[in-house]
Amino acid sequence: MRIIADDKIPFLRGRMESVADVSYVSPDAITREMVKNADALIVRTRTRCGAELLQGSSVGLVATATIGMDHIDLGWCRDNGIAVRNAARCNAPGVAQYVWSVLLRNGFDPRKDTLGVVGYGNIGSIVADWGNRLGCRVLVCDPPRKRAGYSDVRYLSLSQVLNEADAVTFHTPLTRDCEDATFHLVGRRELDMLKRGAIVINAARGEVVDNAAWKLHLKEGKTKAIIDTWEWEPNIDLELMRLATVATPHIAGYSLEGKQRATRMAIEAVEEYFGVECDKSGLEGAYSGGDGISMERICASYNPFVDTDNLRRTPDDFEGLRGRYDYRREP
Ligand SMILES: O=C(O)[C@H](O)[C@H](O)COP(=O)(O)O
Repeated sequence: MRIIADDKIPFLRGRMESVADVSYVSPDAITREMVKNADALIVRTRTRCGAELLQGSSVGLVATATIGMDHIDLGWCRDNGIAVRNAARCNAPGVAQYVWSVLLRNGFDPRKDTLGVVGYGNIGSIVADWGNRLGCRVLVCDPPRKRAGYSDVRYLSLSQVLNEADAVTFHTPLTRDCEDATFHLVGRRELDMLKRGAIVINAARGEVVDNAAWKLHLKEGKTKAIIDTWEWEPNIDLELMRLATVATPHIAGYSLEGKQRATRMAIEAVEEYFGVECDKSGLEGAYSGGDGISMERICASYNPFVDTDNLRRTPDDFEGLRGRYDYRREP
């Protein structure tokens, strides 16, 4: 078996070599020629997987060591018999740590203020759960779940959440051309619905918030922006970066445990698809928890201003900052 793996996926080397010939390759060097005779690809968000890369190849499995799958043309893969697996939930606690850490360090008081969570999937539900544990009033918006009849929480409309919340955090996947498409879900009209002084967090995908509209809105000084995911990464809008209160290089989910879970899930996808067994020893298992979460523990575990300073100092090194990131521990 031949596997091509992104060389920036940590904790992966040496674990599949007993069953496969594995090549670790920089994402920009993963080409059509290279994958032609491969059986599986293990990628991150930096490899676009669709016809351009995979047409005519022998790849049967694409495993992405990420939650997001917008870099994968799911329809094309399905139509061409290529199985796709992601690492659902892997870094959800890391993102919750990021969100709550930036909120608490920016004057948000969970005992008095209201948090809006848009997208109640793997990540949004954990962010909301930590909010409940901290005594916060949490408003949730997730139109697909509402339509599907879920009654686990009260689902509100986006405008209700934008109007009422003191902070709004987005945890939707990036989707286009479909019902509930999230591309530019938030533009000028939606930003104008926010309360004065509200905090807006985008740690989902850059394109969920229209960055040009966000920049114009921020210039009026009425709200605060916390931006981890950007349109046009890695070539981010430098003016928007300066206007943001917290600006980080798409590292919200970069916890040590989250990266280990992602690697474990990618290996499990290979094991299941090819009926083999690999070495998963020492890799973090599924997240089960929130017990003992407190404001003190969250604040002590992560300071987003360090990452903000680093990005402001070297914005052109967006990918380098991610590649060399010192993974933090979850609280
Ligand atoms: O989709 C995800 O899992 C996250 O956006 C993740 O943090 C991206 O990770 P990367 O592609 O840099 O490994």
